[in-house]
Formats: sequence, structure tokens, C-alpha cells
Amino acid sequence: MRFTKMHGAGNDYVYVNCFAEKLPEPAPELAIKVSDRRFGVGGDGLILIEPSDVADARMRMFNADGSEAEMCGNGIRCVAKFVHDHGICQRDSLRIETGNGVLELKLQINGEKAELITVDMGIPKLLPAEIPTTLSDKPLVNFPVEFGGMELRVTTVSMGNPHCVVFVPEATDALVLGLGPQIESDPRFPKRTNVEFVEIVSRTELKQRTWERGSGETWACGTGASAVCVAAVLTGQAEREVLIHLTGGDLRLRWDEATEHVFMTGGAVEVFQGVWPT
Ligand SMILES: N[C@H](CCC[C@H](N)C(=O)O)C(=O)O
Repeated sequence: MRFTKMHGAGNDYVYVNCFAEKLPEPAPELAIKVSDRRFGVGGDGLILIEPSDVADARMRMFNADGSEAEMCGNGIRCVAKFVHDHGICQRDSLRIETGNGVLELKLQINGEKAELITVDMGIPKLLPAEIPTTLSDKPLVNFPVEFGGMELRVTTVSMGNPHCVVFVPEATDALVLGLGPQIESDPRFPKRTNVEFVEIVSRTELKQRTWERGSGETWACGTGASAVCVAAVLTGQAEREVLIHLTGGDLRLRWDEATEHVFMTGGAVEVFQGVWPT
């Protein structure tokens, strides 16, 4: 089975073009194997690029633990780049079917290749039942919660997948690696959750570290950055357009006031192609 290794801001996945390839085994099991950084290809998960009845292509995303997620922001930019650059659909605006509906993307083409891509991430969902979380019956904005003996203030946002955003003076390893897994699997998040630890640099600049549901710490998270932009505005700490510095690169986010849609702009890189034994 041929695969392509790609990343968005260092959030790296193994991509399979299912217009042309068949999986040798069910996606969850394959995701665990290919994601292994010692015994596999290495990545934060597996992303399938499939034909769609309602869009130019369909994206299905599986975390490194084999669980399937509703949406992947860095992933969808790479899917759009692959679909354009490999001739599946060579328009500079594409529609990709996801677990969070059909999303629209605009590609900036340099030469023959897509480089910067803007995604309309849709409208964030804030009701506890939409996250989902049982922590409260009202939207959580700087909501005090005790995790592992520490009181944190959390803001929860869904971009199709769940995010728990925590603003901190410094996103230390102790917080990310210590509290990340505890919050990810806290029973008050019935579908688990992604966790973002965020430092405010200014009203237009943030720093984010991410503990992802099903993948551990990743070097970037696009749905997470979208949730962080929304949370920073809701808590009165940022303007509606922010630059977010993630470990693997930068993303530009804008939460449009008129439409309530979140727009994310970032890069997408094809690193190499390979063949997985079948
Ligand atoms: N890295 C992805 C998010 C993956 C989310 C996944 N970990 C989940 O279970 O929701 C992104 O760029 O949006």
C-alpha cells in the first residue's frame, strides 16, 4: 500500500490515497501500526483521502491509538494540498467532507504546488452537550475545575471535536505531560477531550502546547488552535484575529464576528512517499 507522509506545522500524519489504494487491514489497527515512531512509519495518526458523494474528497482521521476523530485542522490542509498537487482536483478552492460536515478551503498555489491554505472551520459549538462535557449545564468560560489536586480555569469549545482550553502563565512539561492525560481521560468528558495549554503573549499573539485525545503531545493542532482563538476572545484576552505559535510552527486564526465562522491559515508539507507492506 503506497502512503504519503505530510505535516501541517509539525502535526504529522500518514496519508493514504484511497482513490487508488486499498487498506490491508481495518483503519484503527493500521493507524496504531503506522503511527509507531519506532516500529512503523511514525506519525500522530493515519488520514484517509477518500472519494465523496458530496464534496471533492472525504477525509477520515484516526489518532495514534486507533480512535477516529470528527475533524483534523492540520490534516485537512494536507488533504487539500494532496488532492490539488496529485491531480485529483486541481481547483484552488476545494470542498472536503469531514465528520464535522463539508468544509471549504482556499489554496494559495506557488508554481504547481499548494503552499498556504485557508480553511473555513465552521462555527464553534459551546454548549456543554455539544462538547460533550458534564462539568456544567452552561457554556464553560474560565470555569473553575479541580484536576489532580490543582484548580484550573477551563474554557471548552467543540470544532466538531472536543477541546478543553487552559490559560496558564507558562505551559510547562509538568502541566502538559502531567495534567494533559488526566484531563484527556477525565470521565466528565464522556468522549475524552483534546487539551490546549495557552500562554497569552499579547492581544494578537498566543503560544499553544497541545495534549491530543488519542495521540499525546503533538507539535500542533489546528482544531485546537481554532478552539484557542475562540476561548481567548470569549475570556476577553485577545482580538478576533490572532497569530498562534505552536511547537512545530505558526497558524493564523480569525473568528469572524458577522458569520461566527473560524478561519485558519497555515502551511501543508509533503515530506516523502513510501510503500507499506501488505
Ligand atoms: N491534530 C488535529 C486534531 C486531532 C484531534 C484528535 N486528536 C481528536 O481526537 O479530536 C488538528 O490539527 O486539528
